[in-house]
This record gives sequence, structure tokens and C-alpha cells, in this order.
Amino acid sequence: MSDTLIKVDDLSKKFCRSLKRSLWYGLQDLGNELRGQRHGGNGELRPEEFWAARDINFELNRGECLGLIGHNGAGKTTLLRMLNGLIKPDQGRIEMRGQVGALIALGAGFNPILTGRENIYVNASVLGLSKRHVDAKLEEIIDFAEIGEFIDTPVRNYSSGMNVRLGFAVAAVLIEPDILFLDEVLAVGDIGFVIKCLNTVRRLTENAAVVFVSHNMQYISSFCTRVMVMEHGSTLLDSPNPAEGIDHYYALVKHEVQTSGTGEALVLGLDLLVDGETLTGEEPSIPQGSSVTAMLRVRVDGPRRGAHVSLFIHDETMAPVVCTPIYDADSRMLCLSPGEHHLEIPLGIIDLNAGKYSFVVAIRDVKTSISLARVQGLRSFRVFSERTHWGKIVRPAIPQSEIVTCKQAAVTRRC
Ligand SMILES: Nc1ncnc2c1ncn2[C@@H]1O[C@H](COP(=O)(O)OP(=O)(O)OP(=O)(O)O)[C@@H](O)[C@H]1O
Repeated sequence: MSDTLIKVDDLSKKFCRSLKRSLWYGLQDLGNELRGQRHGGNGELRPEEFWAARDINFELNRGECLGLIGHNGAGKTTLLRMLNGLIKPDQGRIEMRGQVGALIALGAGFNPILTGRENIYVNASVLGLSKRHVDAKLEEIIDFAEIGEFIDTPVRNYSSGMNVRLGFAVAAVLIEPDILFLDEVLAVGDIGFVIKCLNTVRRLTENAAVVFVSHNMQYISSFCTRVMVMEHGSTLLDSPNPAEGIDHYYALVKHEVQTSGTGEALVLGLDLLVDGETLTGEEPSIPQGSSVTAMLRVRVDGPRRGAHVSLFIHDETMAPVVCTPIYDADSRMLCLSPGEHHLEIPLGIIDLNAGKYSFVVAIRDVKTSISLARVQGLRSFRVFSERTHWGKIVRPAIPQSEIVTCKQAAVTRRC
């Protein structure tokens, strides 16, 4: 039988862009509430108001981890704040069962003038936990947070990383929650702490319902059993297949085509052949492991000495991941003479991690290396796979028969 811990029905929250108006509306709403009326019941917006979250519905069972993804301002934190009771919804219902732990933004609800130790006790008493319970867990919390003697320093003197360490330790170790909300908390931790947190999230998810907000698709892919994609406060997709949710999210990322250089060369077009077929559509999905050929058309108007051309693949943050310098038959950089050129460039097997990518074409003067044309954000595409792995390149699975076991090494380790 399913063990539903969170049930959300038609949840909506609106905000006002103008502070002055928002204060006035707040007073109006208070007056209405005192008279037993509730503003927004029929879903209307007053001037300068907008829906930060709109008609959100989901149920989450014990053992499930829901990943919330979407652009900045999509409404993820607003949803989490409503779930955690930090802000009141304008419409809809939330039902939750069990102890809730939450780490939303960096705050974690700590009082800056109290020490870490004092904050642990205050947090515990707010949650109705006894002093005995905290005493028994205190060392474990301090150990987990790895903040040593800083436990007796006021929290206002903590670095953002220390704040998160203590917040995570309280949420995970002290509370042992049935429901856990995590909002981008791992963004400021160092790698050692992040790995520890991720292992803890995995352990907690076995026995809790977790809602996890992150812009890191590797985290989402590794830990979430479901993904909800949000845009402008609404749910675009709620999928039990994280790979589908992540691919949908990448489809929302727009790569602007930008051109620079002296203008003495032009990129006329770039088509992709995937497993021998020309790829159509504005932003196609290429299954990981496909064989891809780039068909590049360029025109060089000058200089007479010729031009070199390079092709790069950039990821969704525009960081370069693949560089393809183009050589001639003598293994020298291909030199394009003035005129129009059609180049067929085999890129081989696409072993990129699932994600969104685009091409950059750079054409440079052979002699001076001055950029004649550089086009970026060209022919964006998505690589699709059932799993978003860690790292940029995913090597093909190695059959077990090819893995050599080194017995000597095993003996050495035992010693
Ligand atoms: N207290 C507030 N008053 C007015 N507008 C707000 C308030 N809190 C959030 N917003 C607005 O609501 C929208 C949703 O914000 P929210 O923080 O939920 O987005 P998000 O998806 O968590 O974004 P990010 O990925 O940047 O954290 C944004 O336009 C934001 O500016």
C-alpha cells in the first residue's frame, strides 16, 4: 500500500511587483480575512500581481524523491516555502504527515546572534524535540557538520558553507525527517561535504519523502525518482522518468546565436547527419552513442593567404567540451582559400553526457590568427540518455569479460 506523505492540490501563490502596492494589498487581505472572506478565491490578479506558483498538484510517497527543476524565477523556492509553512498559499491545499526537515536557501532558520550550539537547541525546541534527544545527538551533529569549535561561535560569523553544513546536519541528523525539503543547499558546500550530503539524501530517501531543488542535473538524475519541470509558476511536466524531465528542461534553455569577427568569412550553415540521416527540427534530441557528421558550409572572402576553421561543441553553460580542429590529408590544419566551401566533418560517436549542447565555428586568418568569423550557439541539440551521469563524457559500458582483475593488487590491499 502506498504511504503518501505529501499531497498538494491546486496550490497557488501570487506576489506583487510593487512593494507599496503589496503592503496595501496585505492590509486589504487582512481586513478580508477578519471579515471571513479570502482574497484570491476566484483567482483574479490585482494590478502588478503575478502568479509565482499556479495550480500545482502532486502526491509524494515515502521512498520517493521529487526533483524540482526550472529556470531562475520559475517558482521552485516559492513552492518549497509554501510546503514548509514559511508562506501562506493564496489557493489550494497541502496535506503532510510526519516530521519535516527543511533546508531552504542558506538560512536554515538560524538566529544569527546565537551560537551554532544554541541554534540547535532552539531549532529542536521549535520542533518539539526534548533536550535529552538533542543532548544524545549533539556530538553526531557537530561531527557531521565538521565545524569543530565554531559550534560556539555566533552563526552570523559563519561562512555560507558552514551555515549549510550546520543546517544540513540539523535537518538530517537531529530531525530524522519523514519529509525533507532541500533547496539548492549543495551549491555552496565543498566537494567532500557535498558527497556526504548526497549519500545522506540517498539514505534518507529510503524512508522519507524528499523534495529536492537543484540546477545540477547530475544530482537530479542520481537521486530523484520523479522530476517536475516548472516554468512561470506552473508545472510543465511531472514525470516518473527523471531523464524525460531533464531533457524537457534542456529544451527550455535557449542558446542565442552570436556572431563576431572581422566579417571577412561567413558561416553559411551547419547540418547534422545522425547515423546517416539528416537531422531536422529546431533543436533535435540525439540518442547518446549515435554517430554524427557535421556538414559545414562557409565562405571566405579574404584574406588571400587563406583561413583555418575549427569546430567546437559547447555545453549549456557555453563551456567548451569538444574541440575539432580540421586537418587536411597531410595532417596539417586545413587552409581554406577564398570562396565557398562545403565540409563534411565526421565527429564520430557522440559520447557526451545527457544535456544541451551547441556548436561554435571559428574561422581565423592563417597568418595572423585574427578572427574572421566566430559564430556561437549554432545548431543547438540535446543528447538524450536514460541516465545523466557524472562528467562530460560517457564511455561505452565495458563488458565484464574485458575487465582484468589484478589479484596482486587485491592481496596488497588486504595487507
Ligand atoms: N516575497 C516576494 N515578493 C515578490 N516577489 C517574489 C517574492 N519571492 C519570490 N518572488 C518572485 O516570485 C518568482 C518565483 O521566485 P522563486 O524564488 O520561487 O523562483 P525559483 O524557481 O526558486 O528561482 P531560482 O532558481 O532563481 O532560485 C520570481 O519572479 C521572484 O522574483
